[in-house]
Amino acid sequence: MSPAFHAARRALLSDPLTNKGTAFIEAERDRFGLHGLLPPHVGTLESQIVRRRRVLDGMADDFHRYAFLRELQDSNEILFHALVQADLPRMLPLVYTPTVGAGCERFSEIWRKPRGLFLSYPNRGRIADILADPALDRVKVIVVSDGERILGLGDQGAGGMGIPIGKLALYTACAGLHPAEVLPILLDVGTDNAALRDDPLYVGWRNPRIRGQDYAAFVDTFVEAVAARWPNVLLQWEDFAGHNAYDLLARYRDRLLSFNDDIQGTAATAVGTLLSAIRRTGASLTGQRIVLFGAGAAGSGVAELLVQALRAEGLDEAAARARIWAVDRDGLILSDMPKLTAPQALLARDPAEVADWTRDADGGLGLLDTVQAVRPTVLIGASGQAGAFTEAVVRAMAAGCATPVIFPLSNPVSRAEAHPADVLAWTDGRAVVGTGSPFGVAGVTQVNNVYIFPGVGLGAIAAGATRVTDGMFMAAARALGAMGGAGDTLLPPIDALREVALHIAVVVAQAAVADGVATAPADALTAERIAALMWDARYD
Ligand SMILES: O=C([O-])CC(=O)C(=O)O
Ligand SMILES: [Mg+2]
Repeated sequence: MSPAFHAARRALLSDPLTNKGTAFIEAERDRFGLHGLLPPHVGTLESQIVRRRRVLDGMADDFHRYAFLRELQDSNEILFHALVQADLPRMLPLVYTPTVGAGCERFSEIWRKPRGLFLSYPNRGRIADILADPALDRVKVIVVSDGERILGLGDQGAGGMGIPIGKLALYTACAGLHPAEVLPILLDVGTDNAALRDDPLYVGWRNPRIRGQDYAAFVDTFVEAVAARWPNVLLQWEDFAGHNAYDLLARYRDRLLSFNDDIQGTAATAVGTLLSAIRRTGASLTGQRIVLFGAGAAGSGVAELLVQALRAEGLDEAAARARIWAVDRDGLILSDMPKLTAPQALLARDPAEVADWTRDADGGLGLLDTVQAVRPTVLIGASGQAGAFTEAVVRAMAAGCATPVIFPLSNPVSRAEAHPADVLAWTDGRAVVGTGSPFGVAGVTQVNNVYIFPGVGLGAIAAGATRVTDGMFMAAARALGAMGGAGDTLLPPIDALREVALHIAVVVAQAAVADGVATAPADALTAERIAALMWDARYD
């Protein structure tokens, strides 16, 4: 064997996209010279899954399972995806929410091998060079974060990379994107989390966050480099803090194929699930009184899609907005409050409306006051405030309506506005409950944007869409709501996520055609043709 041949056989085993471990068959071992490097047993993908499951079963906690699975992904990507795809209900909570939260908080502890790209502020002059890597020629979907609002966990700096990695694992598991077609990116502009900066193990750039003009210029450089390298790529913004989330979406959504998952994906999921709930109870959407707790990216996104859905039912804009009361840090959002963000200003209520409401001790109108005065039928939490749906709030709501719809959507489990079992207990089982994270409580629906983003991404790509329109998200929300769930749940089960993504991809692609942003021929947008694009984790 020549030195080059030796190097090539080792490269085959160390590249996670070509490594098959013990599943290299004899003929491959002969051809690639793998004898001696592998143990003599020839396994199969199935037997490898059994072996890995046994290790997972023996581990002490989910964080270690997460770390084990990340190492597997970096050593044998086909096996990783086959393992995930074969048992989504068990694997999703390990590679994604809620365990990915700990994966981000402890990212520096478990960083081992390169995956995706860290674009740090000091490297801002090298972005185009970094993207030029030929290994990235096939990229179709990028998920990017700057780590500032990781789930409800706040600023995780470079550790936020766990989120793009996790989201893209689901693009493969649910939407069938090949692992070489997805690229996680972390824009490392520093962190304002002082504990991280002081941690000697922290792997990110130890600097306070770059803000203002410098931040905007950095992101501009990034987006221009992406658009030049992959003109048709789908760029998904994830877990940016509220103000940046809105500004970046507004700035780039008309320049390339791009959406913000926390604003638009969460909105479509919440609205779709609400439509499913309403269909079940026979109520009308226009008859709902909706209190939204948390008016950041996710909360305002939900509000705006609700307004669209209400308008589609015949309400004018003012009447649609009148169905929604938004409560944030400073209480019910009123139009005379100082420093409202643009999305909050759209949700502000007239102070005259609350003149005779009962106020709490400090004179503000908190969530409980608002619930008592409004008597909502729907309560949605997107605040990151653990336990904000207190017993008093939930009981006040249940006193005012027969079937309260209560969605504590904040992630991970530690940031949920309420535990779903408590909500059921405080409402004598009358509530229809949906949570962002999985809790394993019977009858509770997991209302997570994993029901939407893989299908939206697949549909946009299949359609050759040039933009992601509001119509595509509304179509996704309606399709999700129409699917319904089994038993008491409002959405299809997690093990149906691949079918969900395909179904949503078809309606999203059709909406792209209807909105004039598709470039693919319409006959390429059937379920059969789109299903044929989906990759299955198997060895060649
Ligand atoms: O990641 C999740 O589970 C849902 C989401 O986008 C978020 O909470 O930011
Ligand atoms: Mg998110």
